Amino acid sequence: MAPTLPTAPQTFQVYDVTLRDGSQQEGMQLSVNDKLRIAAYLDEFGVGFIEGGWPGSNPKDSEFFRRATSGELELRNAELVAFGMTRRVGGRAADDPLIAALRDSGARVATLVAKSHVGHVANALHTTLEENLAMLRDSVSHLRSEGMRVIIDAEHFFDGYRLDGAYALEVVRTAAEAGAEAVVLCDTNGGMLPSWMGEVVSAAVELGAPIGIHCHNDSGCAVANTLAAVEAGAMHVQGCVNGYGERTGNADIISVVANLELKYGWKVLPEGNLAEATRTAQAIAEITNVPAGPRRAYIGTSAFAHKAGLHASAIKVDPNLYQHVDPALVGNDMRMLVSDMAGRANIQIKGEQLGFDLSDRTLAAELTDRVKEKELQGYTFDAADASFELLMRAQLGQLPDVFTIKHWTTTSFADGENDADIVSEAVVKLVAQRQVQYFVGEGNGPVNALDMALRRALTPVYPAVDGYELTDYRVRILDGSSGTEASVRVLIDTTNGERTWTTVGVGTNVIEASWEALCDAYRYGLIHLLENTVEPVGARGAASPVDALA
Ligand SMILES: CC(=O)SCCNC(=O)CCNC(=O)[C@H](O)C(C)(C)COP(=O)(O)OP(=O)(O)OC[C@H]1O[C@@H](n2cnc3c(N)ncnc32)[C@H](O)[C@@H]1OP(=O)(O)O
Ligand SMILES: CC(=O)C(=O)O
Repeated sequence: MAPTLPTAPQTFQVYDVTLRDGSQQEGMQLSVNDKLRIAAYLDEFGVGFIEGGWPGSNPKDSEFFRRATSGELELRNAELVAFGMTRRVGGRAADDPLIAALRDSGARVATLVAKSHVGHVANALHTTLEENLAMLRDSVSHLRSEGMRVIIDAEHFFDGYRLDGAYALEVVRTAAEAGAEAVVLCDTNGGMLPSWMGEVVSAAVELGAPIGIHCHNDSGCAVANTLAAVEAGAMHVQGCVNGYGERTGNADIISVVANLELKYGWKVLPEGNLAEATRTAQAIAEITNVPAGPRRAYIGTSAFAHKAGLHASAIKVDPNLYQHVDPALVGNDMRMLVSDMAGRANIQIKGEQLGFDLSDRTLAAELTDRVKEKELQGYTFDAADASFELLMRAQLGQLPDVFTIKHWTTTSFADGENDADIVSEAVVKLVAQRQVQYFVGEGNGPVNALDMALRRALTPVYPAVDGYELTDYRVRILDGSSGTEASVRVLIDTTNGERTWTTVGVGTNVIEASWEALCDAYRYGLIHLLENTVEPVGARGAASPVDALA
């Protein structure tokens, strides 16, 4: 039975708080340039409001508003919002320096955080309930009289409602009467549950005020709570890209809008923009330097990745059997993972994605068995696509002989008089394009020395190798209980500037495992270089320049 879907209100506001609450996240440090770039992405994505920060609270945020409103940020979809708080206890909004900073920020919209919890009024503001209402009324009226649109964030609204519901609602009424265009109920401590939202939000909606929602994720329910509030009548949603924010974060604004558009069937972004969700989230993660996380709903790299054999066999018939929406709707892709949980279908789909014909069931079954054997030894192919491709090519008899290692060795020794200066040397002998290459490399460790020697040996034959860069190197001990006898897995990320690939090696020591992953990294890069492809292609049996070398 299809669920009953809520009807969209006449006006609906999508309000992003990445630049303010998002930057309250531990470890998040944004420069003014970062903030300007993020704002441009948010605007392009199509949110209605971008809360830029708190002018007057620190020089960076003041500078952001100065630059954003003097031509450096051209917004096509969004309104820039300046965040602040109601005037200080006992003062006048007209004389309050932080209110003045909002007024002078150049933004046309101000959002003020106001207390709505009697305990916070008494213990954080140290004032009376009446004075808190007066602060709210005075601040909203003043900014309205200065021509600004005003939104109120009612801090700790849900906890406050539980303690003294009448007062919390009085805050909503006062804000709306003073001219706030939305009163946003904040689950500041993030402890609400979806089933608790409806009654509280409905009570505020019944006052006739336009109600918004701002949820933190401390109970793991921020997106669900946001949707529950929308179902109870909220017409304004707040959240951060990638769920950034104070402590465990805010509602993920992209999950919220994707749910509104794809599950409720509402239009809350400009037409077609939802398909930019993945690109937007990833671009912003690059700027913040705080990764989006592969398992983020809708936009994560794992959001539509399939590992289990049973899933893959059904997906071969119809991808929708194992996905809740078409990944293309949010600009994401379906990915097929190869591991010891794979069945023939995973391998066949993955092979097809890489441009190989694995329709032969026996061949696919043999390759599946080979993958499982290797995974038992410690290899992990879902994290190392490039090594999987090499394994598949070998199984298909399509692994070009770009180079053959004849001999390798590495030693480390103390250099000079200072025993602390340990230097590593490596020797690599290989045959590439029928030429014997014998080179020595030196490095700050044995793996680095091996990389140098291998690179030197390959460069005369394949000069492009010089442009390869190892960007990440991860070591994992596979059987910790065996101490130094344990086997080791190494994953290496390599880039040629255009694309990055990952290879894996396993051995009883880290040098052996690294060497295998290194050789795979160069081999994979060279095969694709010689095939002259950016994405892997080369159907079974197809003629390619590599065939000449095989
Ligand atoms: C729930 C949220 O996340 S809201 C966003 C919170 N963000 C931030 O706090 C980041 C930016 N904040 C700051 O840079 C500083 O806290 C400032 C500039 C705003 C204020 O700094 P200070 O003047 O040094 O005060 P401090 O931060 O110690 O204390 C806050 C003061 O504001 C008062 N206050 C708190 N909320 C409000 C409010 N809604 N309205 C009016 N006053 C308030 C407090 O009672 C306290 O008053 P006091 O100075 O008389 O003790
Ligand atoms: C205003 C805000 O960020 C909060 O109450 O969580």
